[in-house]
Amino acid sequence: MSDQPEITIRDLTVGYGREPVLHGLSATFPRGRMTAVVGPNGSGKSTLLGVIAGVLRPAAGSVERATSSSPAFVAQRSAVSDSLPISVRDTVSMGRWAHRGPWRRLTAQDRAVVEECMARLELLPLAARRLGSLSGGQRQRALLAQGLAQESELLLLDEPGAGLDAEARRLITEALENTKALGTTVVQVTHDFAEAMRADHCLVLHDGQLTAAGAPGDVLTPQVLEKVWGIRSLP
Ligand SMILES: Nc1ncnc2c1ncn2[C@@H]1O[C@H](COP(=O)(O)OP(=O)(O)OP(=O)(O)O)[C@@H](O)[C@H]1O
Repeated sequence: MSDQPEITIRDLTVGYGREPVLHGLSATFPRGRMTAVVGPNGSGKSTLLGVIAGVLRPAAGSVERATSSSPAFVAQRSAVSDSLPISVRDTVSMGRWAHRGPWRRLTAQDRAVVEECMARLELLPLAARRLGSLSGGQRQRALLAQGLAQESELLLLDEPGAGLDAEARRLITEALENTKALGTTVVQVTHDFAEAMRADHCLVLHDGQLTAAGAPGDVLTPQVLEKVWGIRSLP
């Protein structure tokens, strides 16, 4: 495991109103590795991801990054409206704006990255379809391809496999493994324990606090499962 953290969080407190959702949370995310963030509904996982992505401001504490590129953030719900007449290829191409700016023409290299990311998620047959006409799972793959196309040093994903069939989940797992192999730090929020067990590092959130952190096999112990989820063993 790389000793160097890509992200270091210190004493983070975040809330939406007066009540904090995360309370004095400190954690590190190893560089070039996959970290799974797990915890029950409402434990603060998406909030933590939003702070790392820079879309939420902490009330107190700090988030430090080792690298400077803006993170690629694949949120649970996309900001792209269904009514926009935007194709799957356009959606994935938007991932290159981080490099090119929205109004500059894509280079041949940009277009090659877009095609490659669509191919990895088996989106080429859907490339010309309107994003708004896709099924939930197809749309989720398109948004993930957009995140991959950004080629950021940090990829943040909020439940990328939620609601997807086994084949789509396999494609996503493979795509994330490939991305990690290229040196990207991947952080994914998940409710899928099998996915969490495949990660290099695991953070368990409970009621806005960090209950455990470390190798998944070391943190998803019967004691932690019982305390956090009220279950005795992994489902
Ligand atoms: N925009 C918001 N405004 C007010 N409260 C919010 C907002 N978003 C989340 N919360 C609250 O913050 C708490 C943590 O929510 P968060 O979405 O971070 O949890 P989560 O662990 O990602 O949950 P889930 O597994 O259900 O996605 C919850 O109590 C939630 O109601």
